[in-house]
Amino acid sequence: MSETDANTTDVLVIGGGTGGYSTALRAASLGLRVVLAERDLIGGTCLHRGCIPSKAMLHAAELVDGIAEARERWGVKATVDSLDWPALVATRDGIVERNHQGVAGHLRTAGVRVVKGTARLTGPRTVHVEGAGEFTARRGIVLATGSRPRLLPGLAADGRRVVTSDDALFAAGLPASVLVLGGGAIGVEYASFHRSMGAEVTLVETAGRLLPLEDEDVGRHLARGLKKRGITVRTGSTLTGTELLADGVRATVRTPKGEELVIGAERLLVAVGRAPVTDGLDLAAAGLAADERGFVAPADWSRLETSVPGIHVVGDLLPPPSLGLAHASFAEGLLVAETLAGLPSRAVDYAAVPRVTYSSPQTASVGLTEAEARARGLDIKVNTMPLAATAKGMVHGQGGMVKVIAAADGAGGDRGLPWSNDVESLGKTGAVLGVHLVGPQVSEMIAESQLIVGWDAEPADVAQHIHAHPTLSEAVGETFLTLAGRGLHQH
Ligand SMILES: Cc1cc2nc3c(=O)[nH]c(=O)nc-3n(C[C@H](O)[C@H](O)[C@H](O)COP(=O)(O)OP(=O)(O)OC[C@H]3O[C@@H](n4cnc5c(N)ncnc54)[C@H](O)[C@@H]3O)c2cc1C
Ligand SMILES: NC(=O)c1ccc[n+]([C@@H]2O[C@H](COP(=O)([O-])OP(=O)(O)OC[C@H]3O[C@@H](n4cnc5c(N)ncnc54)[C@H](O)[C@@H]3O)[C@@H](O)[C@H]2O)c1
Repeated sequence: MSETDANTTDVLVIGGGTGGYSTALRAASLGLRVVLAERDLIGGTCLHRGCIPSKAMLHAAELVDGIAEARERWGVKATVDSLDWPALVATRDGIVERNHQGVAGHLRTAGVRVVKGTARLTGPRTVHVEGAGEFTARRGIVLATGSRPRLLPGLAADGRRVVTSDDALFAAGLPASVLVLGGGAIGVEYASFHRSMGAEVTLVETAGRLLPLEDEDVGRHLARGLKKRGITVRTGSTLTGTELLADGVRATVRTPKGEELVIGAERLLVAVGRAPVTDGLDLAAAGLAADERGFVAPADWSRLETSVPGIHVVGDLLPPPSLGLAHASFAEGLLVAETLAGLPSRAVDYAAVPRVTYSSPQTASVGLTEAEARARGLDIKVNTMPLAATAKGMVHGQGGMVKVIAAADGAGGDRGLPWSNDVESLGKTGAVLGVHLVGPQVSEMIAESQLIVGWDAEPADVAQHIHAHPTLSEAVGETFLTLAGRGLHQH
């Protein structure tokens, strides 16, 4: 095969994170020839710096919390002797590496050619990969270059006193005190982790509540749970100054009442969002441009295709309504691969993608928030049930809630998506529009609700299926029973 033939492919994917590798795997399974260019490690943010290492650490944190609960509630005379951070890191990194090898193996088996190097566009069908030369993609190019931590102007991360979520993974040890800036998923998860590991934690969020994109009740219940664990939560507050000290930071924070608080901490963790990565990609060479926030927006969401035919985009590079979540990027990868293979494809229904925060307590949601449903002028009914109202909720003793939003009987439920995929068009009325959970294990409990919302089920459809007793998910079942007019314990 000549050099030119070797470098001609059907699909060229730039970036080997969850968005890029899922596109590559599916495209290869559909018989397409695929080249995947990755400059760092296959698996990207989620596997190496995001979902997996953070959830491994949060699992360790849950074990520590369990020891405290055993002692305080259940008469088990157990204490934590000490924390061996290098041992935790070794277990965490072992899990990451096993997954890394697993993904690399899947790509090999599927016949995807992985090319190591930084890729840049040179035209609408051509890409140059540093060290590997020029490639031509007959069917299409997929941009999957992801995102990186966003920093605040004038506040550089030094990896020791001011850190991002990346640095926090590779720090030499655990701090005794942390000031976490940003009450999104990263801020909340890292605040929760450090508190479990014994640190003094302050969580500062500019918006009026934690997880401001989630339902108001989620933010409220989450803040209550975190405060109960000794985390100082300051919403509606702004960082107004930072002084670097030899062994930490001294920050000034303005509260909603206008007070200026001085907060000292060994570490300031900046978790104010992530920025899309397009530098060096030379979008202009293919006739493309990033939007004002740096995202690459598709011209056609149902194919995730940009204004240049054949150039598609997946993952964190996409603007909202994409979600900046690994599992959303899997769905996008499947969609783009199938589109490139000429299969009929259906737009990702982002409203039906679950959103989970793995803190203690956890949060898990799917579908519209109550405010979003009302803003769309929908006629809705809402039912909320505390987890503590169930026996299993009492056993866990962590509070929490189930909140369900359904279109009122006879009302359609257009979820307001940029394509026609709404409840009305599917002929359903009274459908469930949103489910919001806070409490222990809700990351696992959300799975049934994503099917309920995704399949446009009505409360009565759900109510006929009885949940196991005693379980936490029983609270979900009971909430639907009540909405269907058949409440058992809830009146
Ligand atoms: C701390 C943290 C925790 C998270 N937890 C979760 C979670 O629990 N669940 C969840 O769903 N999501 C979670 N996320 C979000 C999730 O990690 C991202 O949504 C996901 O990784 C996005 O995948 P991607 O493929 O778009 O980009 P990335 O994973 O960022 O991959 C992009 C890849 O492209 C490569 N690249 C960039 N430019 C070039 C170039 N020019 N040439 C070649 N290669 C290039 C990069 O090296 C990188 O490997 C978390 C994120 C963080 C930071
Ligand atoms: N469990 C999960 O699924 C999970 C976990 C971690 C990260 N992620 C994803 O990673 C991405 C990044 O997460 P993130 O939490 O960094 O971003 P985010 O955008 O979700 O949250 C950032 C938060 O910081 C706040 N903020 C902004 N500027 C601030 C300032 N100067 N002071 C105080 N607060 C400020 C914002 O109001 C917002 O609430 C998101 O897409 C998120 O969904 C997901």
